[in-house]
Amino acid sequence: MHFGEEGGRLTYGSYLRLGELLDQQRLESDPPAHDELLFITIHQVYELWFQQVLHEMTASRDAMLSGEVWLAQHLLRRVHTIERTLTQQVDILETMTPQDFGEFRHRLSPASGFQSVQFREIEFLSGAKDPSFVKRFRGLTEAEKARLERRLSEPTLWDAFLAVVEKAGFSTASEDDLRKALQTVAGDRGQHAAIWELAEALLQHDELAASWRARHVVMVERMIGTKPGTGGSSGAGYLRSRLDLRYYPLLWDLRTTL
Ligand code: HEM
Ligand SMILES: N[C@@H](CC(=O)c1ccccc1NC=O)C(=O)O
Repeated sequence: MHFGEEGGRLTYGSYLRLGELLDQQRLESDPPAHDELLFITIHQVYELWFQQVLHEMTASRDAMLSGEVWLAQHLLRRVHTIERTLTQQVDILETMTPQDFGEFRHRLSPASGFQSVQFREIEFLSGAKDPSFVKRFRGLTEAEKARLERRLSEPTLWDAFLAVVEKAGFSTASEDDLRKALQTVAGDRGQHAAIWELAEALLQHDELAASWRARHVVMVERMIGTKPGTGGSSGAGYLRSRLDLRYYPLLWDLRTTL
């Protein structure tokens, strides 16, 4: 008997369901275009990481709502490391040339990353709730619609952060009160270390999300120039309009006064 093969017990392949997983990369191109496997693989890897990011963000939000501030920022730091990888791995896709992308791009319409439900869930849970996306989505399944509606209805990371600030004795009743609270926290990190660290972890998440958007649009310009997108947008022009999105404007404004 060899190591790890005692009959019927868990194996690496059965535990990770590799039989199913590695059979889910189905090409649209026929004859098969060499680079389409890379295109599918990177998107499926993104969606697995998006699932992980949602798992950590949801737990971080819940930790804040239950006053577990250390755990909340600990989980956000894990999100930061995943987000850095998400930006870094665009390099892998850029080993594909526009000519080779063009071998199968025409088979993709109207599919687009614009339809990434988990990407929108991350935006909503971060604090950028935008019900218009749910209406604008074509081809949403009922389950996907339910996921987005749930994210629109549940507390965001920002809502949970405000609960932490309030629990520490600050008023968050108005934007002005909140700005004052953030000034006090920033002005005395000794006294308010935990809240400062949490605010910094939220800002870092915001910055890394902005970094991904910037990396994505430059890659898009390299791949399709100014062509319109398969999702029906103007393409890079639309993506550039999303670069200014910020989840936590008050945390960015605070920098102006420090
Ligand atoms: C050849 C590579 C890629 C090209 C040319 C490309 C192009 C585009 C374009 C033109 C859009 C705007 C919507 C549309 O009209 O389609 C878009 C949106 C988007 N793409 Fe990509 N993309 C590429 C790779 C990726 C990858 C690998 C991901 C990873 C998940 C991704 C995620 C997204 C997301 C989330 C959006 C929506 C962004 C927003 O609405 O703010 N894209 N992409
Ligand atoms: N929107 C891209 C096509 C594309 O990249 C794509 C197509 C299907 C599924 C995901 C995609 N990724 C991002 O949009 C384009 O216009 O070339």
